[in-house]
Amino acid sequence: MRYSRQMIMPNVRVNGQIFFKQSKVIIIGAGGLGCPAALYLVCAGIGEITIVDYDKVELSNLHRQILHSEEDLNQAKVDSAYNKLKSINSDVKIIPIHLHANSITIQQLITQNKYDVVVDGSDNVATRYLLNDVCVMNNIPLVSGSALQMEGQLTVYHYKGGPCYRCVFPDPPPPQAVTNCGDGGVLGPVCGTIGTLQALETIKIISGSAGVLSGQLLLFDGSSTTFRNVKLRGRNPKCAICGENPTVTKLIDYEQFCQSSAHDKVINIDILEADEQVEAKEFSKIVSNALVLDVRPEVEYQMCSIPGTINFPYSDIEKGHRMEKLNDLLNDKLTEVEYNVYVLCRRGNDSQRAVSCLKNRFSHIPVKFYNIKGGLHAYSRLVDPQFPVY
Ligand SMILES: Nc1ncnc2c1ncn2[C@@H]1O[C@H](COP(=O)(O)OP(=O)(O)OP(=O)(O)O)[C@@H](O)[C@H]1O
Ligand SMILES: [Zn+2]
Repeated sequence: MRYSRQMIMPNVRVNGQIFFKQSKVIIIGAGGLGCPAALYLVCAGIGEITIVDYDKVELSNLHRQILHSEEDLNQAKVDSAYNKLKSINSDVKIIPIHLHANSITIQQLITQNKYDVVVDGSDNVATRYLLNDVCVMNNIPLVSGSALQMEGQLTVYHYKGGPCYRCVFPDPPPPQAVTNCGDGGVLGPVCGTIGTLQALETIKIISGSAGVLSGQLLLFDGSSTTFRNVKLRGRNPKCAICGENPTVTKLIDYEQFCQSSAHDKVINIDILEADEQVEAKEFSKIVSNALVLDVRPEVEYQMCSIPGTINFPYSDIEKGHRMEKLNDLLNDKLTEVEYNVYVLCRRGNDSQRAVSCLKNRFSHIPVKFYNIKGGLHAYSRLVDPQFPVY
């Protein structure tokens, strides 16, 4: 009864459904892509689904990570996903694993279990290379997806002689060229579209259907609702992992290889002297009378800001744009004695960079720039819990 509407299809039939039940799929990431992918695979009656994620549910996840709800905040994503999925289909064996997939942990998982498909629902380049390499080494197809802002991409790597991720992208992109959802934003239905299509490709692979998206890249543009398929280069005989003479013969340190971390958490920088920094608590005592530059992008300033602060985005400061305006602003406020300017951002990284730029640029006037340590996140944590963080 449960599967009747898909079983009567010529693409599935009774045999196909039995294949589903006998299959094992592993999904890395229970986020924007992993949630819809897992949901449809569980509904379809895949026998065993392992979900791996190291993170906890945050409020800023809920607009797109559709397995998690308000009551799951701060819970491990895999536990939240498990509970929802189990309530939808208790016949599927769902294995939640609260773990960061790295060269050691993924190798153990993959060698101990015979997965038919790996679904990449992660959000960072290091994990993409890791999953690619482990899939090639263990001969498992990799269903790969990504989504950012209004756009998404989808393809299947290492499937029936098709190219792997390294065939197409032999070298990782420069770390500064990669934008994550936390900085670039993403629309929920765009993730939903790609995650759902990842489930579809997985089902097609398992049922042995023709038309698996191998050797092609699907480009989805949500702003015009258009899909485009581009042909990818075929398998590269010189590929470092799936080529004729592979140079990568065991899993490596992918964070080092990509020069970026295998998660999208922001790493705090520390580039200023101690006397150029002000703690959030101290700042709260002077904020009402101080000149405060909030260097976040305009849209973020519009979402929430401390009254009386002035928005002057770091992107302008970095490029030296609108400096006359800043000069006027500083001159207006300047008195005979040295004047203090407090620089604020979301987490305290861009504000440090801004202080660094500004003190060089305005070294000719009696002004001293201070960084607010930990930015608005620290302000919300230590001073005003009502101040929204995102
Ligand atoms: N190596 C990894 N091992 C396990 N889980 C991973 C790994 N890399 C990424 N993930 C998980 O993949 C998911 C990706 O989800 P998504 O792209 O929606 O972003 P997010 O990290 O939840 O949110 P945001 O970017 O808004 O902070 C996250 O839940 C993340 O924890
Ligand atoms: Zn390859």
